[in-house]
Amino acid sequence: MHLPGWLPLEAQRDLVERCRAWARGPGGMVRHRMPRSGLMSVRMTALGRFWTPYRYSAELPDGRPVPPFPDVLGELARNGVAAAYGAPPPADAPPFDVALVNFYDSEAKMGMHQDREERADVPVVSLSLGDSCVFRFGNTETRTRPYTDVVLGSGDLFVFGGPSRMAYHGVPRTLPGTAPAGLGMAAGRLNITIRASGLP
Ligand SMILES: O=C(O)CCC(=O)C(=O)O
Ligand SMILES: [Fe+2]
Repeated sequence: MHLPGWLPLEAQRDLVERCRAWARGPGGMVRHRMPRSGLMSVRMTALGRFWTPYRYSAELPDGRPVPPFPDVLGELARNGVAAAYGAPPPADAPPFDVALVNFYDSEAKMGMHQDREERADVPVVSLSLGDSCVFRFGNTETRTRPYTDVVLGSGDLFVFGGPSRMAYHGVPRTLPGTAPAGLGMAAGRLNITIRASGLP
């Protein structure tokens, strides 16, 4: 489900500020090394649990604890699922407890992948800020066609759950210079994905 402009500009601005604070945290903004494809072009920081290809851990690589998952993101995610699917996840579903904050400069992209490190069948909630991007949403079987390219702009909500939860997806490119005026982001794209890890 794609809800363009779901977040008002004021809320977008607030999230950009929060992302800056999270990026300055102990985990930093990291370019992960992928087993086959080398260094990722996207920089990311994690909240709740640290993500490296391809697992979650409770500690940062240096042994320090991962910054906590902020309540504000859990609330946004439940509201996002409600907006997309008509109701928030059931009360007994595993809670949202992990967020990955991705930063794309004008060259960055993300290859086709599944979000499959979670142990819970809860939708993934994605929020975009800053420059728009081409988001490629595919099928659950292969990283190739059929897929649909959608432009995700600042403030857009994208939720994938149910039969789409394991769909391959990626970001072939960003569209530099498309961020709204007054957002407080000079360049680049931020994406926050909020997930329920289902881990103890
Ligand atoms: O940047 C996006 O829109 C997608 C990010 C993503 O797929 C991920 O973090 O797993
Ligand atoms: Fe993903």
